[in-house]
Amino acid sequence: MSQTTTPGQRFRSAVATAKPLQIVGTVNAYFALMAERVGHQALYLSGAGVANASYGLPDLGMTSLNDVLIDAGRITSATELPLLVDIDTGWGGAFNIARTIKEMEKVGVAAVHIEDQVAQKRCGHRPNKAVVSIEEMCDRIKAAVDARTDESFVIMARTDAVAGEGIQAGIERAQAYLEAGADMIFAEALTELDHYRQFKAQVNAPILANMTEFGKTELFNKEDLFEAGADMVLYPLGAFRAANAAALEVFEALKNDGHQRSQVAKMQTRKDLYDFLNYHSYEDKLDTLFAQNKG
Ligand SMILES: C[C@](O)(C(=O)O)[C@H](CC(=O)O)C(=O)O
Ligand SMILES: [Mg+2]
Repeated sequence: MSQTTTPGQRFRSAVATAKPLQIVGTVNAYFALMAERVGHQALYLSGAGVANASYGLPDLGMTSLNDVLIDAGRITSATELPLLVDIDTGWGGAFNIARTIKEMEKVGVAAVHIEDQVAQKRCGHRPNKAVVSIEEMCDRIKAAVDARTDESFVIMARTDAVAGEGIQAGIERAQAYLEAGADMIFAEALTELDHYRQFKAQVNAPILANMTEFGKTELFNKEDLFEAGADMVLYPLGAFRAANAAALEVFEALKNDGHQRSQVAKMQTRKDLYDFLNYHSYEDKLDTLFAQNKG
């Protein structure tokens, strides 16, 4: 991949060429390496993932800029793939949002999504979400757009309004968010494929569909989503949820059986781990350095 392009340019060109672009959630740098090796073209750092995996907290707006920045920087250091980061509500007023954007740009993030929930946010697929006014969300977007120094950095506006206000209200919000300067739209927690069609017909920007498991949205396949108008399909926590279930089985087996032998067959082998990490090229380098020292 060309190093002369910016992360934002790589994200925008992936959105334009993949039909649709699958964006896979990677809760850590090693997950990112695996996703890259499989051939994915864009990665996601989930706000819920940071809260749950890195801090053992629920996704209720308890983490903040630096918590997410640390994980984002770890992923961008490990891979060239463009990274979309969940910045929740931006963590404050206009100055806080500006800082968020500048810091995200600095660690090599390609895109962020900022949402219209109140600061005491909830997961987008939980009941009783509350959203701020259109005007307040537009101010958030303007602050974000104004703060970016790289024009290609992507500001995606997420609307959580459909659940409480209905599909048409969500579409009108999306239109206003684009007017305020957003580049792309995250239509959260839609319940029917046809809703994506309605967004696409009335919203002139790339649309993201969130295929999070155990949520309000059916797990549509990417072809149907693309046909319905989704340009991006997000899988925020699938790998995390699967890894969690596997880890739990290991902990239980150790407790119940006193050994892990029943679990080994499904573990990633040391060989595969090293392969994803390029371990041997590092070891070879070390051997060369030592040989030089001796010689
Ligand atoms: C996409 C999301 O914002 C996230 O933080 O990953 C969550 C996902 C989830 O809780 O399943 C959301 O949809 O609110
Ligand atoms: Mg989130």
